[in-house]
Amino acid sequence: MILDGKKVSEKRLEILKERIEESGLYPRLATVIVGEDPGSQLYVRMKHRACERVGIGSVGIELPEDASTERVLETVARLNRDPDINGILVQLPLPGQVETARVIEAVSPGKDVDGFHPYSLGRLLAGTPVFSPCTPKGIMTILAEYGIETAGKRAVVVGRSIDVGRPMAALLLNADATVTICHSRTQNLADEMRSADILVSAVGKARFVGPDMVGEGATVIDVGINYDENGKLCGDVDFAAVAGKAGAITPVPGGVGPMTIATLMEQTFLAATLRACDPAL
Ligand SMILES: Nc1nc(=O)c2c([nH]1)NC[C@@H]1CN(c3ccc(C(=O)N[C@@H](CCC(=O)O)C(=O)O)cc3)C=[N+]21
Repeated sequence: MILDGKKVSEKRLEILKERIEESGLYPRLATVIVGEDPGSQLYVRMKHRACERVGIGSVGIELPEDASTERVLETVARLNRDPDINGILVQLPLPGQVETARVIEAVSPGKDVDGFHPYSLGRLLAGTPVFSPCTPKGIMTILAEYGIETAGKRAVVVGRSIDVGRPMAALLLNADATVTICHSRTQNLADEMRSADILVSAVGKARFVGPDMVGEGATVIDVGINYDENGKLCGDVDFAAVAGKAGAITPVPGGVGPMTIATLMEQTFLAATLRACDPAL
């Protein structure tokens, strides 16, 4: 079975659009992009387009490639104070001279729709999340939409990043899976991966996951965004070789990516809803 993230995201965006209309709220998202990386610009454009589709206002702020940490911090501080802005997304990665951790920590936790602030991550680990990182949250949504059980299942997450691997493990743990995190220093990686009922690959290497790493009937979630030797977008998973063995699998494109954006929209609406209750946010 192919887990169609594009289809699920479209459905979720339609439902969200109605909920926003009914709420009478006009949520607003600010995006901050530093420099002119074409990939980052594409993703930010996709986010603005999704906003427009569901009735969320969006403001795009573009800073030059050589912007200092202080300049980015000032921009975030201004957006924190702006009562018309509910969500702030600082597009990652930032150029090398910008201290990413300081920027992430500067975002007001009430506007942290990306879920990258240590406050958000701490709440997630404590089992009381408000905003969670959008990619792993979107993956939980796609599992739920297809009725894939997590409770008591063996989940193996490959990758330990702040934006995907670690929060993915926390979300799966909160959903009662038995969770293993693998990374570049893991021994017997293929054995670990083959033992998974749910395998999440966030490695960043094209066709890294072959059939020797996938158990019969496993659910395979491909978070990779790679380009092959022909410049074609592809995931971490060798889809053609693995699809027959997997019980369910996400494609790239059309799998996890669209779910990331749909989740960002849902969390921006959540931020607006929470602020409607507590204007201090
Ligand atoms: N602060 C921050 N928040 C993010 O959420 C964030 C970020 N920084 N930096 C970069 C990553 C990457 N990301 C993607 C979103 C959608 C697709 C997506 O929809 N991809 C399409 C394909 C698009 C294409 O054609 O390239 C798909 O998979 O079907 C991919 C990647 C969000 N990110």
